[in-house]
Amino acid sequence: MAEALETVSRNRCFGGEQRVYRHRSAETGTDMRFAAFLPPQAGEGRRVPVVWFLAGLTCTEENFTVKAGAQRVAADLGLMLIAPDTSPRGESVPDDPQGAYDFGLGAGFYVDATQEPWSKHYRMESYVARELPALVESALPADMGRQGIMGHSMGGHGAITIALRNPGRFAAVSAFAPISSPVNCPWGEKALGGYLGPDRAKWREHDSCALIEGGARVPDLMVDQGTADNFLEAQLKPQLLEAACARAGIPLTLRRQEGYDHSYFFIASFVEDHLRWHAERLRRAPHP
Ligand SMILES: N[C@@H](CCC(=O)N[C@@H](CSC=O)C(=O)NCC(=O)O)C(=O)O
Repeated sequence: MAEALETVSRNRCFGGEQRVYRHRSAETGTDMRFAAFLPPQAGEGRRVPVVWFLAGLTCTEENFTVKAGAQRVAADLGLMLIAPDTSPRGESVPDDPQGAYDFGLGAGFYVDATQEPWSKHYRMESYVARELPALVESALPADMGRQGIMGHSMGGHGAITIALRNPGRFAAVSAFAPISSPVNCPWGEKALGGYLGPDRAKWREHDSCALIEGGARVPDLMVDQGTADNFLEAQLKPQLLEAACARAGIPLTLRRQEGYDHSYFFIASFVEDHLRWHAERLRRAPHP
């Protein structure tokens, strides 16, 4: 499968390498790009733990890679970082009819669409949770027995729901300002309604709080949320996740960070804490 990957760029970085790859995706039916940071510990027969970063609305594989400043700590901790794109792209891929930023291109919401015209290409759950991991495992020195997942905003929703929907796969899960309950906010209602149709029961299969209420579990969870985030009250609602975790007995470390907004300056400020949280749990995870 490695030959399916085309290298877009390779840059030496903190003793490791920041790479960007392009490949043909069977799930989305498009070319997809993803970023991979390989720490210096990787290679020559040595596989390293992997941390996935799922980005938010309007992002590509580039935002986290160039703005979060995660590579220095990942190199220190020996973590591979994989950052996928947030939607299929290309001339054949439909977009929001009004060109809005919260649906369509850059807004795949990490679900497999069931509704026309989205269902042909918008298959981001299968892409991120199945196709891309298989490709990463075959082409890169990744230890798939030790995986963590984190994300921001729409990508925080993606990270938590994909972990909840794949029990046992991720030893560590964390998020920056996640959309805690898409069935209870305008971004989520628009996206899940568009991609999955009007049956709200289908939306709940991709809602962190509803999944937890239904019995899905992660070992524990870390969330950072800025108090000056302009999306906090209308879209993110961390209190819903807090209540769901409390009811389910899931240990949640929710840190309300005074004065921080929704930007990558916020992510860059706390990404080291998240990577250390992941590294500690991945160290304890069983080797394959
Ligand atoms: N452009 C929009 C706001 C879009 C935005 O803030 N996107 C965030 C993620 S929001 C939730 O998923 C983001 O990460 N943007 C990219 C970046 O590099 O900051 C608007 O105009 O309001």
